[in-house]
Amino acid sequence: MNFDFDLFVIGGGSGGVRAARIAAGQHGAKVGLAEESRMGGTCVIRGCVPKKLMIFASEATQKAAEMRGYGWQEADRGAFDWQVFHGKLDAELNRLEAAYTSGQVKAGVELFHQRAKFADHHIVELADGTRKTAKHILIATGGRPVKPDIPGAELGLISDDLFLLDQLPGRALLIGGGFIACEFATILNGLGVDTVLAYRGDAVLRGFDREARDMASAQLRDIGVDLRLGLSPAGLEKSGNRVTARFDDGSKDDFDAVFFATGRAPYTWDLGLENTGIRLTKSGAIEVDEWSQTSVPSIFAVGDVTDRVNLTPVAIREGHSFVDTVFGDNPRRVNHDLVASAVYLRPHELGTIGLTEEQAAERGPVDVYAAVFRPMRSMFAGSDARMMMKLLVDPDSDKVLGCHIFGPDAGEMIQLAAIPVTMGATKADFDAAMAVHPTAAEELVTMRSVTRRHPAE
Ligand SMILES: Cc1cc2nc3c(=O)[nH]c(=O)nc-3n(C[C@H](O)[C@H](O)[C@H](O)COP(=O)(O)OP(=O)(O)OC[C@H]3O[C@@H](n4cnc5c(N)ncnc54)[C@H](O)[C@@H]3O)c2cc1C
Ligand SMILES: NC(=O)c1ccc[n+]([C@@H]2O[C@H](COP(=O)([O-])OP(=O)(O)OC[C@H]3O[C@@H](n4cnc5c(N)ncnc54)[C@H](O)[C@@H]3O)[C@@H](O)[C@H]2O)c1
Repeated sequence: MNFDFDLFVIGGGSGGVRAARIAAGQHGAKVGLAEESRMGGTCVIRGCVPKKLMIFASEATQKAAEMRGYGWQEADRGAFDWQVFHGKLDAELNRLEAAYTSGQVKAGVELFHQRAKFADHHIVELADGTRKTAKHILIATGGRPVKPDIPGAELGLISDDLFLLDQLPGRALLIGGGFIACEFATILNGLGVDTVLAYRGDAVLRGFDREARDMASAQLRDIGVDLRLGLSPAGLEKSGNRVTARFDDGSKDDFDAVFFATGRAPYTWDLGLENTGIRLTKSGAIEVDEWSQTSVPSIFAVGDVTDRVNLTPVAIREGHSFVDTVFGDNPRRVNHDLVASAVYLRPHELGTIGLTEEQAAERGPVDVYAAVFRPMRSMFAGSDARMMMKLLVDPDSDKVLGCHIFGPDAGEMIQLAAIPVTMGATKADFDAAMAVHPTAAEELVTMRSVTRRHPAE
């Protein structure tokens, strides 16, 4: 059978654009790609990129305070102008969107700026009714924020909305305790918004190392976020221009904006999946094997829609590996076991790879090398902010099983630590590296004695 395309990609986000560009540009495949919104997807348009720029924008208060501590008597954060920032942000996102589009065109990908869905396992139907046939189809449709099922949920905003606000709210509530809630609370607080974060657990960032979670929770409070733990929303009501939130402890409070950061779901609805026989997992994600192949052999899926590890570099790696395997005669699988990540908080970020102390202790035995200290830079300025470095080491093999850093630029540090940890480095390998002095990161190679040991269970 002759097909219009060797590969048709549904979704122009992190995973889709990488797969399309490499398949067409490097492996010579005939590729089509449909994107219903803006090229670049979540990360570029409404995720990592605008979020990180807003994190940078939100640093002024802490930077000014730090500099006052260094003798800059008049150091002042000044007044933040959302309109100025927003104009620049829009221009930057337009630039990136254009760059992603031209990258595809240069590689020879045919773009369709419309929604696509399955007509069958070799045919996609575009929103204008055109049908395209393809030997292989890649689902790279990402995820969508989900709101909890509470009365008045329609009054709440989602993460996409932060980047579209005409003006900043005076007072905001964030609901949730994951990546997005913590990063958005840090941003809004830093930009001068009176920020409340309500989370049902006893510390934010469930799933991360407990000590780091406690430090992140304490830091949110220290910077002025009103962190209310053990609290869930029961409902939202409109009151004039504001929104009243009712909580499960009977309390209520008024806000100019309420954001739900209560997780994301794989974007699989209205995709015509019923015309294909593709199987979904219990969580509604596209079920794939280690080659990102679905239960239908001609259809593959990568990125958040498969709900494996929902991060941009993972989606990119999955997309690249898929096309190398299918079109490049170079079979490649993605190892999802060791994935470094960072939560961009201020003043200290959380960078992490490998097992948490709790996971390592459960496996046992494990030696914990941990240092909690006030870094030179902020301590001199009079700040009490504490930093943490932690290595979890298997006492039998000496292998480093996990590394957790809570400190300034921990995202940058964990990227570098991820190299030896991924290579299977031992504690002795870390110790053999000469320290770079004076840095905060040197602690990673100078922790000589075991802080505590968790025995075998
Ligand atoms: C606020 C926020 C901050 C984040 N920060 C980080 C971070 O700092 N670091 C990090 O690694 N990750 C971060 N992430 C996660 C990261 O954005 C995602 O893991 C990544 O974008 C997933 O890529 P993807 O290709 O699977 O999907 P997406 O990037 O979501 O792309 C899917 C694309 O498909 C399109 N689409 C969907 N259905 C159709 C259809 N039927 N037809 C045509 N087009 C369709 C969508 O419009 C979208 O453009 C963040 C996410 C959010 C929400
Ligand atoms: N720095 C980064 O790499 C980064 C940043 C942002 C997002 N992301 C990615 O995006 C994903 C989505 O982020 P997220 O923060 O929305 O999801 P998340 O799964 O990290 O956190 C969701 C939070 O909402 C809480 N929650 C769920 N239902 C609730 C309810 N009914 N009431 C109250 N709380 C409820 C959960 O307990 C959890 O704390 C992340 O898992 C991550 O993969 C990554």
